Amino acid sequence: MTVNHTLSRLDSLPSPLELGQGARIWLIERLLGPSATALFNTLCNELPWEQPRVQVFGRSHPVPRLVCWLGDAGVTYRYSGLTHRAGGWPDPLMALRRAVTSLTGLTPNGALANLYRDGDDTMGWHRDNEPELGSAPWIISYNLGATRDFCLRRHGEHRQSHRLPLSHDSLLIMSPQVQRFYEHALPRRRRVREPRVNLTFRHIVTGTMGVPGQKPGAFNRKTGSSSESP
Ligand SMILES: O=C(O)CCC(=O)C(=O)O
Ligand SMILES: [Fe+2]
Repeated sequence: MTVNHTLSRLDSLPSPLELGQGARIWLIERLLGPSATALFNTLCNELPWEQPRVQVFGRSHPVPRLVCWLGDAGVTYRYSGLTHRAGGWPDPLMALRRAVTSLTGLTPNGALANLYRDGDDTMGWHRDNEPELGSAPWIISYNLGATRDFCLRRHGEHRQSHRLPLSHDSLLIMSPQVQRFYEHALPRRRRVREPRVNLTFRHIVTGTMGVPGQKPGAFNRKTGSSSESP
């Protein structure tokens, strides 16, 4: 995936949400059409989902969602103290990956899949800005299943600034400046009873990355903050 600050193909998309200082978010709805439902069922049922455990203040907790690392064969990703190696893109994801590339001009080499079993599953405030993602990481996030609120706040502030309900078959594209100036989270929504799958397409520059939002050896908000009780 190219890590330029501008991407020529994005010019043909509807206008982005302008967050300032080059931070832009594009939201595209109904990306795949009817085939999205079959993809959702396949991913829920067939991906090798795991629930890693993380250490929070010396105690081990399961992360509040299921996860799976996917990507080009050999691209590795580090979470829960273990290195996970992608074994190649599963066939059911090929059409989606092609759609991402033709829409954006980016060719991701990895994707983190998250399965939120219901509204109790969450992801805490974090930025996807690991060194392994390069200096200007584009993050492309695809959503299936239940609609969930994707929340943003300025880095360093507590107050939420934006709430984007992400519906089934929607694609969210974040410019690199979003990771620089904003944090994002997927908060608990107790009324949501249905599952949701999210795939964040990424480009791993060095071949290995840590848990997004986690500096090596540091407390990880994404998997263990108080905003995300395990
Ligand atoms: O589930 C979502 O919409 C967000 C996922 C996310 O932020 C991540 O995987 O880094
Ligand atoms: Fe993220």
